[in-house]
Amino acid sequence: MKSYDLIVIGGGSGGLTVAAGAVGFGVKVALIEKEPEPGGDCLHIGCVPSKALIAAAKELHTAKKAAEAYGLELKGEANYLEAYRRVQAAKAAIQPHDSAERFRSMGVDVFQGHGQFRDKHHIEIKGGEVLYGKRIVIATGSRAAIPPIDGLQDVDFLTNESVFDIKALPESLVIIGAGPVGLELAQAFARLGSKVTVLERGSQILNKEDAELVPYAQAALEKEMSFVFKASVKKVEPMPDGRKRLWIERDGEKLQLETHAILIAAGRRPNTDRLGLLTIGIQMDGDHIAVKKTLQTSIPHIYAVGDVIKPYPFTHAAGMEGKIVVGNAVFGLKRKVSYDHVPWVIYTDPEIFHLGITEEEARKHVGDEVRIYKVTLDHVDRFITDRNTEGIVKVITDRKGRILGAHAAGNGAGDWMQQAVFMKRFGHKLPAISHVVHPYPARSEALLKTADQYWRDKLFQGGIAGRIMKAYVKWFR
Ligand SMILES: Cc1cc2nc3c(=O)[nH]c(=O)nc-3n(C[C@H](O)[C@H](O)[C@H](O)COP(=O)(O)OP(=O)(O)OC[C@H]3O[C@@H](n4cnc5c(N)ncnc54)[C@H](O)[C@@H]3O)c2cc1C
Ligand SMILES: NC(=O)c1ccc[n+]([C@@H]2O[C@H](COP(=O)([O-])OP(=O)(O)OC[C@H]3O[C@@H](n4cnc5c(N)ncnc54)[C@H](O)[C@@H]3O)[C@@H](O)[C@H]2O)c1
Repeated sequence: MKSYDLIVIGGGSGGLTVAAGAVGFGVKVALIEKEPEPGGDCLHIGCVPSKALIAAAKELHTAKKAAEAYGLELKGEANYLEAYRRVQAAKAAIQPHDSAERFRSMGVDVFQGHGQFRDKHHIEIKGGEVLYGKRIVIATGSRAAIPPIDGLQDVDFLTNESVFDIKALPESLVIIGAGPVGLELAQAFARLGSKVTVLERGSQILNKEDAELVPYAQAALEKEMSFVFKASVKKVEPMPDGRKRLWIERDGEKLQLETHAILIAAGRRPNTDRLGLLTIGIQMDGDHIAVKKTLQTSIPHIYAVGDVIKPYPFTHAAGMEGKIVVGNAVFGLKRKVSYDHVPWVIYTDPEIFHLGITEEEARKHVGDEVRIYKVTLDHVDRFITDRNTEGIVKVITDRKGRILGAHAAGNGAGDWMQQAVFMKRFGHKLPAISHVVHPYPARSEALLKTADQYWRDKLFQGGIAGRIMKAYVKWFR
């Protein structure tokens, strides 16, 4: 039987970070991946294909808007196959970085097959060998949660696993779920030419975002698709012409929708059910694996990272957790995970950037000490010249200017708001950004303007600093 210092189950964002980090320090590592190639959801059926499809759709949308504005005529229908090819090309270009071949060349033993615990130190690869691991990392990710809707299993429906493989644009598309997966793909398909309807059981989109941002996103998205909120999908049925009929209830009202395709984007379910976790008696947190801050499970030599644990189901969070596990499992450190400085971005147009706590959360936890600085993008020159002024930046600080949260809705917000992450991570207060020269007219000036507001409040709103300053100027002149 082969024996390893570290076995990683799952070769996605979290597992690959652990394997690459650990082998680099001379540890004997085995990586078990059930799919033919590592890369995980992000590369094959998540971030990469969705961002490529969004980019294709954005080009088309921009071309149509430009044609309208400049009096040009655009003829014909967009060829969906081009978008499909673009998605496949993006995946193929990134795949070598995550390939089994590359990891083997680093010194990792890569096994293809479904890994499952036989006991606390032994992993059986289905239909193959059993490996011994002194330490083990579970990084098996998640899959689409399928809501229990009557008749759903009798129609073809799409999930993120199948949607990037379709080669023809659905004429109409119903998406169940208005979370990041649902909204990003809704906008992409709408821009490519589908008639999109989003069904959401809650009463709004983006329920984790700061309430002040939501109307900006909602207004923009409503121009491109329809929404049904408080929707409870009761039944789905195939129609003779290949379409599907959905029966929906909304506040006691009954609706019917007919559609060419249905995409389920109703949340994720961690891949923890076929791992033999009951056999080894690991502690669970619902369907997720319970971990301590050191990312150790209730069995100290077994760690878990990524979507199998609860708080942050994002690629960059899985990567951060993976690095912590390398330190703890390879060097015996006790580094603790913290999500205080982990941002996320939803790649709709406008993009939604999220860091730290929202205003609602800040008022609850910090009370009267909270200060809010916000700028709408119609006050930022670059957005004016771009004719793209819909959006807002909002920074939440304590009384001393320490950043508690930073949020934005706006074109490209995921990039130009990143400076807020640096500031928060290294304890810089909001006014510090005023000491950094921003090129004119960069979009990043949006954040700079919130700091200008901080200074205006401090110096000109009658505070002690303002009074001292005015007294000094009076004396000096
Ligand atoms: C449509 C979509 C778009 C997304 N876009 C973004 C985005 O833009 N930015 C972002 O940060 N996040 C995004 N995410 C989320 C991101 O994909 C996940 O958070 C991330 O992939 C989680 O990493 P992971 O390592 O936990 O799991 P994964 O990357 O999914 O890796 C898990 C791996 O384990 C393998 N596996 C499972 N069970 C076993 C087993 N028993 N034995 C062996 N192998 C096994 C799987 O095949 C898979 O390769 C998106 C998700 C979706 C669905
Ligand atoms: N840009 C990004 O970083 C990005 C993009 C996509 C996904 N992701 C990650 O993937 C995770 C999962 O995203 P998601 O959008 O699938 O899940 P989600 O849990 O964030 O949203 C699911 C939505 O579906 C709704 N819903 C659930 N069941 C329903 C039903 N039966 N009928 C109608 N509505 C229903 C929920 O109320 C919720 O609004 C996210 O939390 C995120 O971490 C990230």
